[in-house]
Amino acid sequence: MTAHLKKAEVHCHIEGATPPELALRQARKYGVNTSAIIRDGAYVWDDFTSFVKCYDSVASLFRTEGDYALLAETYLTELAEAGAIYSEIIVSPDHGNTIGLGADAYIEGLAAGMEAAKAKTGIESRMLITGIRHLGPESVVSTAEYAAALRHPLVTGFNLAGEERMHSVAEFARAFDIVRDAGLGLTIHAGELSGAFSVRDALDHVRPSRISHGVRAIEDGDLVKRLADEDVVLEVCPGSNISLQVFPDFAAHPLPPLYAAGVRVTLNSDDPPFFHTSLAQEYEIAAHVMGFEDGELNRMTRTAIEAAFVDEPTRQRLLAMLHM
Ligand SMILES: Nc1ncnc2[nH]cnc12
Ligand SMILES: [Zn+2]
Repeated sequence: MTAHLKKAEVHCHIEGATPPELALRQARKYGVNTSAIIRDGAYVWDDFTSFVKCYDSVASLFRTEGDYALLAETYLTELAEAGAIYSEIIVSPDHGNTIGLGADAYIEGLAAGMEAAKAKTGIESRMLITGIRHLGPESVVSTAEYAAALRHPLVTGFNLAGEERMHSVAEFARAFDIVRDAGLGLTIHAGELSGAFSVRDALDHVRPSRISHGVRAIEDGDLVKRLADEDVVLEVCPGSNISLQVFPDFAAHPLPPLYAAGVRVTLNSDDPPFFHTSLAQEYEIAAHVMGFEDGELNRMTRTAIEAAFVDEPTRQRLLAMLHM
C-alpha cells in the first residue's frame, strides 16, 4: 500500500485530467454529442494521433473561466485526497484561444481553481504553459512570447508537448530562449514517442532542468550516464507509456534501470483518465509491480519538490512537509 505516502507530481496536462463524468456534464451543458469520444465511461482513442484528437474534443467542452476553475479544482482536490502536496499542471493557452475564451481568461480560470483547491486541501500547485509542437515553431514562439510577458505568480514554467515526431528540437530553440530569458523553468517532451536522439537534442538545444518522459534514453547507455551526471530530472509517466505502447508492459518499463543508474526520476500521471491511471496508481505500480520500497518512492517525491518550478521558501516548506 502506498496510500500513506505523501506524493508530488510535476507533469499532468490539465485537460487530460478531466474525469469522463465531468466531460459528460460539460457536454450536457453545451449540448455536445460525445458518442465519438466517450464510450462506456471511458475515452475513445487507439494511438497517439487519435488520443490528441480526443484530447482536443474534451478541451473544447471547457468554454468559460468558471469551467476551467471547476476543472482545476476538481483535479487538484482529488489529488490532495490521494496524498499529494504539490502538482504542476501543464496548461495550453492555445485551447483558450481556440474556444474563443482567450488566453488570459483561460489562465485566470485555472488560477481560481488552483486557489480554491489550496484553500480546501492545502495542495500547492503551479502552471507550466506549453507550446504545441505539431502547430509548428511559429505558433510555439507566440506561445512562448505570451508566457514570457505574462508574469503570473502561478505560471512558473514552460513545456513543449504534442507530436514529438514532427519538426526537430532545434526549430524550437528560439521559443525556449524567450522563456529562459523571462526566468521560467524549462522542460520538454522528449524520449517518449521518439528515441534517445530526441533526448540528446533536447539537452543540446533547450538545456532544460527536466525532461518530460525521457524514458527512451534507456536505448543509449552514454545518454543515461549524461542524464545522471548532469542531474537532469525525468518526469516519468509509466501508465501513459504502457497505454501508448511505448513499452509492451510494466515489466519492460525502464524506470527501475534508470533509477539504478542514478538518474533523478519522478512519478507522474500525464493524462490520467485517458491512460486509465492516477498519481496514486502510479505509486502503487512503482511499489508493487516494479518493486520500489517506500524509501525509494519518498526519494522520487523529494526529487519532484527539489526540481519543482517554485520559489525557494515554497520549496523549503514543501520539503519540510515530507518529514512530517
Ligand atoms: N503524453 C503526451 N505526450 C505529448 N503530448 C501530450 N499532450 C497531452 N499528453 C501528451
Ligand atoms: Zn505529457
